[in-house]
Formats: sequence, C-alpha cells, structure tokens
Amino acid sequence: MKIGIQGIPGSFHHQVALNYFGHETEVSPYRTFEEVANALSSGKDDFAVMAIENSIAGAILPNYELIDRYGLFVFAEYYLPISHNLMALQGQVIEEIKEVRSHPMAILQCKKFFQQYPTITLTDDLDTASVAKRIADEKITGVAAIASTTAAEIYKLEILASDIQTVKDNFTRFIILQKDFPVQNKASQKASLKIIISNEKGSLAKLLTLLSDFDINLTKIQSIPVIEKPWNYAFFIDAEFESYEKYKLALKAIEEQGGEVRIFGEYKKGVK
Ligand SMILES: O=C(O)C(=O)C[C@]1(C(=O)O)C=C[C@@H](O)C=C1
Repeated sequence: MKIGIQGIPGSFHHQVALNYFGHETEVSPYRTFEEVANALSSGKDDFAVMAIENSIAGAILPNYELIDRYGLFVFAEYYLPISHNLMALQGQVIEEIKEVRSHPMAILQCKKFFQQYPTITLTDDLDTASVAKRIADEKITGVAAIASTTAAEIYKLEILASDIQTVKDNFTRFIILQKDFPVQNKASQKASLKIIISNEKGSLAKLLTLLSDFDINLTKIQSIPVIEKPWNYAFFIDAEFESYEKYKLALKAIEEQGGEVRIFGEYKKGVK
C-alpha cells in the first residue's frame, strides 16, 4: 500500500502517514500538494494524507480546491498535536540567525515568537523537514528551520528554541484521501460536503436553518469561488450528526430546494 504525502521523513505529514497506516507503510514523498493529488487521482498511490486546517493558522484553502478539482474523496480525519522548534547547525546561536525558512503554515503558527527577533526574515519554503535536511546537507549557516524534534534528530540539527508555536495546544487536522468513493458506512458521524446554492437573498440563511432543523452541527463552513461563474460561491462544509438517516434526509431536502450537493466523504470523527 502506498501513501502519498507532501514532504519527507521528519515532516508532520510523514508522521501522520506512519501513525495512521503503521510504521511499515510505504510513503511516497512529493514537493507540493498538487503533486500529491495528481498521483492519487492517477492511481500511483492508494491513499494520500493532506493537512486541511490548523487550530492557530486556520484553513489551507487551496487544498479544498484540489480535492474538488481532482475528484478525490475523504476516507477519514486525523488530528495531530503540533510542536514547532527552531533548529540550525550544531553550535549556531539564535543571534547568528538571519533567516528562518519553513512551510508557510508552520511560519504562520509561530509568528508571535519572531516578534522579538525583528531582524530575522521569515521565508516560505517546502515542508518543514526538507528545510532541516537542506541546512544539514549543505551546511548552511545563518539560516534556521522550524520543524519537529523528529526532524532535528534525523538531520542532526541543534534545537535553539522549543515549542515556539503561538499557543502550546496546537493541532492540525489532516484528512486521508482516496480516489474512489468509500463504501457507505452508516456508522459515520461526520461528512465533508460541497454545497452550491443560488446567489440570492436569504439562500445561505435558509441552508443553515435547514441543517439545524435536521440536527446537523456544522464544524466548518468555507466559501470558495465557483470559477466558471464569477462571483458565485460554493460552500465547503464539515458537518457532524448523530443520526445518519436524518443527515441523508437533510441532503435530500437541500436538493429539493434547488441546492447542488457533492459528498466528499462520510467518516468517523477523529480523536481530538
Ligand atoms: O511541513 C510539514 O512538515 C507538513 O507536514 C505541512 C504542515 C501543513 O501543511 O500544515 C503540517 C502540519 C503543520 O501544520 C505545519 C505544516
């Protein structure tokens, strides 16, 4: 079984792939989320792991669009606690660091820490671990990475500051993706949906009321432009429910009112 991820060993995606599928799993590393989606949809991998939102930095909007465009499905969700550490070559001290490079989501999660170091430039890069590896391989001085303690161990970098994310309790929600629609499971307690409603007064209010009337709890709602129709929006929704039957009735009612529904996946709630 092959699992596609963005990143290399020591990245948070790598950790989730091993935690979820077991330590013997074969992981296919890619540089970008687009490459991950492409490899899954062309059948090169069996599953993919994709970060979708973080408790400090918010949603990774482009990933919703990728799932939609490549026609992928959500098989499960997984929450990983994230601790970020500043690391550089052995012997470097923080005063020597001029630039910090990392994944843009990791940088966003640590913005507050760097307010005390206004001379340090923060630069978006590939995944957290790739930067750590590059610093080690090319013996780059004056540059530090933000990454996990596992990355520091693998690439033998020194940790200059630990737990530098803005709040200690920091979680990223990952989704496990597959190419085909998973077998319907009535034990599902959560669904990821795309709903398109007409662009007229009150239509979103009506949709939200309908969901509430069917006892559906929204954990996320995100509007995404419908690119073929400028200024029209689709809503990406994560919804939790206790009754699968009632949830199905809600979807039917939305369609009866003229809404378009695409189910990205129905799955069990991940452990937070
Ligand atoms: O760069 C990594 O190590 C990743 O796995 C990416 C990623 C992300 O996409 O959000 C994963 C978890 C953290 O939120 C920071 C970065």
